[in-house]
Amino acid sequence: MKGILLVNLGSPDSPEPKDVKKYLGEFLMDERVIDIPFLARTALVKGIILKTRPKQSAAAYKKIWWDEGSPLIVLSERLQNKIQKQVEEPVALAMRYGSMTIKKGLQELVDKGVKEVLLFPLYPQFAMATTETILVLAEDIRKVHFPDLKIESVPAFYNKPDYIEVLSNAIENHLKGIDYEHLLFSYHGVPERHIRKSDVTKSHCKIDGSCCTTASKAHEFCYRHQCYEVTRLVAEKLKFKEGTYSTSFQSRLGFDPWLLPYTDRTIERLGKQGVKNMAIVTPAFVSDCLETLEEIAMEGQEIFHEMGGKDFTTVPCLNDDDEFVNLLSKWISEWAKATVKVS
Ligand SMILES: C=CC1=C(C)c2cc3[nH]c(cc4nc(cc5[nH]c(cc1n2)c(C)c5CCC(=O)O)C(CCC(=O)O)=C4C)c(C)c3C=C
Ligand SMILES: [Fe+2]
Ligand SMILES: [Fe+2]
Repeated sequence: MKGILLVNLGSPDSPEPKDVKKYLGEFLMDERVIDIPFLARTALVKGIILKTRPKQSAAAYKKIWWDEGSPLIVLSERLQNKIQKQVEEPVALAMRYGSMTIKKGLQELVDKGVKEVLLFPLYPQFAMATTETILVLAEDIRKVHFPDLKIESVPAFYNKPDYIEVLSNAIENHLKGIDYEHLLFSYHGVPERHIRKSDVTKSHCKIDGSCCTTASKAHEFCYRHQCYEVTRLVAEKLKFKEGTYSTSFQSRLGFDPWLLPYTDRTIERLGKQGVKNMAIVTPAFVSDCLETLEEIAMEGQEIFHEMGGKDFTTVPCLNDDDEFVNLLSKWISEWAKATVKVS
């Protein structure tokens, strides 16, 4: 029997500093998130970041926490439940960090008699800190705990025409009747070093003005290219005029150079330039979460208002949007019907 494991990032068990600290400790000690040698990472994470960040992050989580729990988890569960209604195979949900582990998710499927799993990272773009870390951990767990299980994974779907159509429709529907001068596509940032590390050609990604628009094998794993491509394809589909939209990167942490331009600076600049009404969409996130509900919808809006801006509209993530559910269910059903091809 076949089964599906959807995997998202994860959240702390509660917005209390002790749970946030535990969650951040696991997240930031991942060598694909803070990619420096173990001893240096331990000193940075345990000796510096975990001394102050949990309190700060807990305060932010408290502002967005729902009665049912973390928005990211609740929205991922709604997505799972809606997909389960459309596909015959069992659909489980796991998180890369936190209590809903990948091991538990695989165990749940195995207990139902599943022998072949479709591992579905809920990220439209590939990144070492998201997709890759899920694939590597799932394989490690498989080898140790489920050696007979077959696992195949869904690659980044950033440029699939049907995904671009669903995303474009969601943006268009949400912004219908709203007067905005500029639409900002804000993606989660990563350190520039991550882009170079994921470059399979070892020479293409220069993070300059041209590498991401020059065809290359590197793009299969280039987060920056994939983000710019989503913006380009949506803009093409919705016939946006040049200059009315742009791309930026949010949520930087630490002192390394991260992908530019930064979202907060871009919002600031738009406000200073006299833009009064702006909208923002966050296509690196499938589910609304701390980074969209607090950093963008609250902090971003505050920056815009401070710079003289007026209306700040945030487009929700795809979450459990019906068209998105139909699309993921279609992909899953196609995989389930296909003859066995396992990685
Ligand atoms: C070195 C640090 C980080 C990298 C690299 C990184 C990449 C990355 N993250 C997401 C998605 C999410 N990140 C979220 C929260 C979050 N991210 C970092 C750090 C890095 N992320 C931190 C420290 C936090 C915690 C919150 C905070 O203290 O600011 C979330 C939200 C989780 C939630 O519970 O709501 C998401 C989602 C992507 C897509 C990505 C690389 C492409
Ligand atoms: Fe993050
Ligand atoms: Fe590039």
